[in-house]
Amino acid sequence: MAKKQKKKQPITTRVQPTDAKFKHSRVETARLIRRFHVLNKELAKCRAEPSPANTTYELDILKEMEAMGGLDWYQKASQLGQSKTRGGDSSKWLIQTLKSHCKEQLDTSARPLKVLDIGAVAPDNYKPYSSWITAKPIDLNPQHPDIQKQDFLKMTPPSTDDTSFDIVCLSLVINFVGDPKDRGQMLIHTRHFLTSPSISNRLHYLFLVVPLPCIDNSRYMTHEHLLSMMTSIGYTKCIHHHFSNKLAYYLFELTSVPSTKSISWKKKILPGKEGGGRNNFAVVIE
Ligand SMILES: C[S@@+](CC[C@H](N)C(=O)[O-])C[C@H]1O[C@@H](n2cnc3c(N)ncnc32)[C@H](O)[C@@H]1O
Repeated sequence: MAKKQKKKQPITTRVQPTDAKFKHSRVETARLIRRFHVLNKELAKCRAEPSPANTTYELDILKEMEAMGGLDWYQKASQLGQSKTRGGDSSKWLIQTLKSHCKEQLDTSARPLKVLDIGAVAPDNYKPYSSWITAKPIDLNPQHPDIQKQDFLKMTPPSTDDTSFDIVCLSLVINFVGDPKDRGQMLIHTRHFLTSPSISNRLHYLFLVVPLPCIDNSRYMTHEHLLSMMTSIGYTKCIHHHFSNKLAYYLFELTSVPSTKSISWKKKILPGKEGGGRNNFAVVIE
């Protein structure tokens, strides 16, 4: 059941009508993006536990999202966040890491590398590297005709090695997904889009980016916890990771594809993370 405290004041009363239009101010955009994330999580909670109260709450949430401009607004705001003047998109870190940490593997792998860019708000993140990378951008709500409309959670995995990918990118996507179980499913599902780890002339990488507070200020997640969870589903090797001021970047390698039937990662407060002032970012596998 969603928190009662949030129901005391209807969410819609906290929105100013002027917020409906897209704003280019960095502070305002960041504030609205954070608010959109909160609403998205609340929406997932309501949908996970249907009840008359949650149905009413869900309508309030949807109204507020609509007043902000909906997913379409959110996408445009994310695109703005990716613009070069604001630091660019996370693909740059991936490219640098491939060049610095995977030179040997790159030398022996089939070209071009196939990249599945999940939750792509721009179609051309990998265009500068088109001589050695081909990317397939997908998104729930594409902002460009070259981005395929697709819910990754419902996406059918490739049936042949030729159509499988070398790298799956989840950059700032799992934190957007409201339900911790869906986040876990998303990570597990990525494995089916890579070739078998035994194929030596292909890469088997997952590029994961989340906001830094998801790792360093959550009750339910730490760097070590993430590594253990990833290891349990077959991503046993963290090739490289990096924490910038705002983001946590990870490049994982899939080394086996264990069955997840008996794997269980519940939402439970981690030792030393009991205090207040932390966020509730969690990934659940069960
Ligand atoms: C913050 S944007 C990420 C933008 C970009 N990847 C980046 O690194 O800046 C999150 C995107 O994930 C997309 N998304 C969330 N769940 C998804 C799903 N199940 N399948 C495909 N895209 C999804 C949303 O539509 C949204 O455009």
